[in-house]
Amino acid sequence: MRIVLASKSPRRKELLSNLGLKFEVIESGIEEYSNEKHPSKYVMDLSFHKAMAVAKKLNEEAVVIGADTVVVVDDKVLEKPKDREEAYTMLKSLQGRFHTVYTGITVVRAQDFKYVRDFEETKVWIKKLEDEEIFNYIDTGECYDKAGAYAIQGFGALIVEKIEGDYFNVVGLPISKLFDILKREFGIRLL
Ligand SMILES: Cc1cn([C@H]2C[C@H](O)[C@@H](COP(=O)(O)OP(=O)(O)OP(=O)(O)O)O2)c(=O)[nH]c1=O
Repeated sequence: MRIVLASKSPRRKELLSNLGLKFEVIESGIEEYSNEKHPSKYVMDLSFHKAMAVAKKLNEEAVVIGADTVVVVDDKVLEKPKDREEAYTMLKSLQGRFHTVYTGITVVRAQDFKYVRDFEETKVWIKKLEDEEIFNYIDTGECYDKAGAYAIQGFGALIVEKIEGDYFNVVGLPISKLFDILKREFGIRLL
């Protein structure tokens, strides 16, 4: 079965590649917008739109995977920071406490549009940071295309003290959940 990742995120691509999986990447190109308010529904909805937009372009046997990640602190949803100032505000609000990372995932079968959507949440504790450390972290440049303005897989490893839940979910793709969905709902076995 052809497997398609509906994502421009190099991290999602790398996570799937690490599994030795044969797949291709087709970007959805959709505008990321949802009416859903609760973070778990919001990320599932966006992952659904990404996967479905790509599935509609295909008319052969294929399963399409879409995902969306946000960071939530005090009921505030943080996406990618626009600029240095916004990155600072986000990191300042995240330091010295837990926040939650939500990733929504949708798998769609292109032939009949059967789909399954789900989400995973991981709690992340970022240590207390001096303002100078926050600015120096921003200067690494890695925060701009990341929800919540940090990358746990990069220099962000220096500021994350502990996590509860799936690490890969924080990087943008809950691999273990994907394994279960492909096996249970689509008869595709990664092991
Ligand atoms: C919190 C965190 C997020 N991220 C990334 C994962 C996602 O790529 C990004 C959130 O943006 P998304 O909108 O979920 O994804 P994307 O725009 O990069 O790709 P696409 O919509 O085409 O699939 O933040 C990390 O890489 N590391 C982290 O520690």
